[in-house]
Amino acid sequence: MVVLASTPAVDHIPLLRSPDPGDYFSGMPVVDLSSPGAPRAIADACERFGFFKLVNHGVPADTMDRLESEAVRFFSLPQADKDRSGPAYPFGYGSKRIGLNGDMGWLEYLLLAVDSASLSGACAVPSCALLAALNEYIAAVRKVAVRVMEAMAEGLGIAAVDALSGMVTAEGSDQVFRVNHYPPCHALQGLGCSATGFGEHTDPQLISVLRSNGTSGLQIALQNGQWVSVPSDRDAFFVNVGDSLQVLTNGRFKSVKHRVVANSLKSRVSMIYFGGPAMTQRIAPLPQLLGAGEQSLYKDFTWGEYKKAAYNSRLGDNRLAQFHR
Ligand SMILES: C=C1C[C@]23C[C@@]1(O)CC[C@H]2[C@@]12CC[C@H](O)[C@@](C)(C(=O)O1)[C@H]2[C@@H]3C(=O)O
Ligand SMILES: O=C(O)CCC(=O)C(=O)O
Ligand SMILES: [Fe+2]
Repeated sequence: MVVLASTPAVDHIPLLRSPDPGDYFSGMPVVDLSSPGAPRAIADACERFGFFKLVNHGVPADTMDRLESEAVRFFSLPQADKDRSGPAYPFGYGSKRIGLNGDMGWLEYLLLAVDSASLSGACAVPSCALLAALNEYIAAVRKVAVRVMEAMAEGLGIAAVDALSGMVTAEGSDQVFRVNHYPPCHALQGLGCSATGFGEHTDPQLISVLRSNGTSGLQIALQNGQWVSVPSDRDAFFVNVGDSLQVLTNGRFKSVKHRVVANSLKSRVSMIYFGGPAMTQRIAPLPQLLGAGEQSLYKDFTWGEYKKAAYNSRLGDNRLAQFHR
């Protein structure tokens, strides 16, 4: 309370205990996408954690670095220039407010829609260089998401390689891209607490593929509820299972709860591809995954119905609970 009263800059931003070095995720699964064992390793990680680090993914460092530096250039613009690319909803620049239901975080961001493999014309991106970097990166990261989903299907023993990936490559698939910038939160330096960058939540889609600069901050909740920090690696991707994939696998894959803690000294820049299906896609366990007599754990719904419910909820709500049978 005293901290909040004396630091107006972080007013309205929830505070978290600062991570200590012992909280690092020592058992993080690391999957080599180029290895023949990738499908099994991916399925295993998704069952245990709903999360893994992906290396040897084939996306050139240049493609990632170019978007990072264009993003840094954009976020360094005067506030009035950035605001001209807003508001964030439906798509554009936003700051501190996350969603439409009162969530706040110590960040600014660009929230963008993806059509097929590039940015939708509905997104007003202020510079040609940023637009080109976004499109090059999105095309590449989307291919990675498709390869990972193909490997997931194989790891689950599903014969049709595109049983999952086909949902994000289908006409009308609902793909979102966001670039987050968490400025250093100097006001809390040395106080033992940190500003919430992005509050705890699960992602509603099928899959999220994240890349960040070298600043840590991302934490995931293990199945026993313990929060662990994910060491940053600018050369790797971090993949998480979303709510819809949990349902398609009837709970075998876990939609991982995660959050971001702002650093008091360094900026974090992250870029995340969210692969969602078409609005009319039915989200229900794949029949190939239901054992004899096994029932769906969930009521039937479409992605459009789930997305509407998700966007009416607060970040930390258990969105899937209302769809449990
Ligand atoms: C508070 C919210 C922000 C969010 C929409 C929501 O109502 C609940 C889900 C949130 C989330 C998390 C993953 C992605 O970052 C995101 C774009 C999404 O699809 O669902 C965000 C939404 C958002 O920032 O608008
Ligand atoms: O910025 C990050 O590192 C993660 C953000 C996140 O979880 C999200 O945007 O859904
Ligand atoms: Fe997320």
